[in-house]
Amino acid sequence: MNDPFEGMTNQLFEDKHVLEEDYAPETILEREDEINAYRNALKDVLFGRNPSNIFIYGKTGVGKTAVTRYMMKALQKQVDSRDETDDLYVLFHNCNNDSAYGTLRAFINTLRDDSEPNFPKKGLSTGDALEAFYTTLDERGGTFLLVLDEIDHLAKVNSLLYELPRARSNGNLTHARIGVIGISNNYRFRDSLSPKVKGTLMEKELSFSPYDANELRTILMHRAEKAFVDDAYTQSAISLCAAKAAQDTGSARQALDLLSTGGDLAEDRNDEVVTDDHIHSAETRVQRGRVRNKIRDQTPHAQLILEAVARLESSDETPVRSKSIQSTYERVAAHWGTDPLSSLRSVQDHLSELEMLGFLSRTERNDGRAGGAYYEYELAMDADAVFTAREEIAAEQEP
Ligand SMILES: Nc1ncnc2c1ncn2[C@@H]1O[C@H](COP(=O)(O)OP(=O)(O)OP(=O)(O)O)[C@@H](O)[C@H]1O
Repeated sequence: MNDPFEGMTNQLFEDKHVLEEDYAPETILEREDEINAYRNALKDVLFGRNPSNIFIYGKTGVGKTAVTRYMMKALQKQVDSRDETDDLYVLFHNCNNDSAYGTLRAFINTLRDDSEPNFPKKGLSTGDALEAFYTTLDERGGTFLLVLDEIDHLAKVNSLLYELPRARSNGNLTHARIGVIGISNNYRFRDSLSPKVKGTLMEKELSFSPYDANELRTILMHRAEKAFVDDAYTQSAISLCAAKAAQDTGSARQALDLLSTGGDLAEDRNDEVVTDDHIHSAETRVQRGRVRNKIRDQTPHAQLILEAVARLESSDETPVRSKSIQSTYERVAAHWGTDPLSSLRSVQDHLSELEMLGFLSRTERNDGRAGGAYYEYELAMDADAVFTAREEIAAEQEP
C-alpha cells in the first residue's frame, strides 16, 4: 500500500487548540457586568484587607471557570506590581469526588517545597490536615484565595466552610489571610449548608446566566478568527452554532464544540470552507458526545439500570415499575458479566437519582387500597443514544 498519509495538508485550521476546552481565552467577551461585580468582590485583596468569600453560580459552559481564571490572573498581575500589597497565592482545586481532607492535602502539597515530604494520603484526620494547612500558610504569609470548583460535590463541605473563614479570628492564622471562591452549577447549594456555616461565610454571590445567540456569536467569531485560516468558514455557520447552542443550553462550551466538530467534519471531507451543512451534521455528533459523557459520569450500576430502562423503552414496555426494571437490570448485568445489586431498595435509589439527573421521568400512580402508591418510570432520552453510549464506554474500557 502507498503511504496512507501522502499528500495530506492542513488547509482549514490555523490553530485548532483555540477551540478546545483547555484553551484559556485572553479576552472574556460579553461578561462585563459579571467582571465588574467580581472586581468589586475581590478589591479587598489589593488593600491588605481580609478577602471576601465569593460564590459563583451558573449552568454548565457559561464562563464561570474562564472568568474566574481571567480575574485571578489579572489580580495576581496587579498585586505583583504593587510593592505595598501582601503576596497573593491563588490555589485551584476541583472538588469532584473529593473530601475536605483530600482538598486540604492537595493545597498543602502545592504549597510545600519539593524538599518537603508530601502530606500523607491517609492515617490522619481532617483536623490534622487543617492544622498542617494553617502552618504552611502562616509560614509563607500573604493572601490565599482558594478556588473550589464544583464545590457542591465536596464531601463534608460544612466542616471546611465553617473552619476556613474563622481561621484568623480564632488565632489559627496570624500572617496569612484566606478567601474562599466556590464555583457551582447547583443554585440550591447554599440552602444545603448549615445555618452556622452560612453565618460565618457571609459570601458575595455572583450569578452567571446562559448566553443568548448574539453573545455566543460574538464569542465564536473571536475564536474562529484565530482557529481557522482566512475564509475557511461562513458567517452563517457561526450564527448557526450560536443559535443552536442558545436554543438548547446557552453554553459557550456547546457552541465551541459545534464549531470545532463542524471543522473536523469539513476537514474529513476535504472541504475548504465550514458551512451550515457541516454544523447540522456536527450537531448529532456533539449531542452523542454529551450523552456519552453524562452517562460515563454515572456509577457502573446506575449505567446498567439506565440501560435496562432503555431496553424496556425500545420494546415498548414503559412506563414500568421498579420491580420489572430490576429483573431486566439483572439480565443486563449478566450480559456485561457484572454481579447485580440484590436489593430492590438500591435499584430504587438509583432510579430516583437517574430521575433527578434528567435521564428518566417518573409518574406517581395510586392503586388505592389494593396496591397503594408507586412510581412508574420512562426513559427521558433516546434509547439508541443510551445503547451507543454504553457500547462506546465499554469499548474505551477494554484493555
Ligand atoms: N465570555 C466568554 N468569552 C470567551 N470564552 C468563553 C466565555 N465564556 C465561556 N467561554 C469558553 O467556553 C468554555 C466553557 O466555559 P467555562 O469552562 O468557563 O464554563 P463553566 O461555566 O465553568 O462550566 P462548567 O460548570 O461546566 O465547568 C471554555 O472553553 C471557555 O473558554
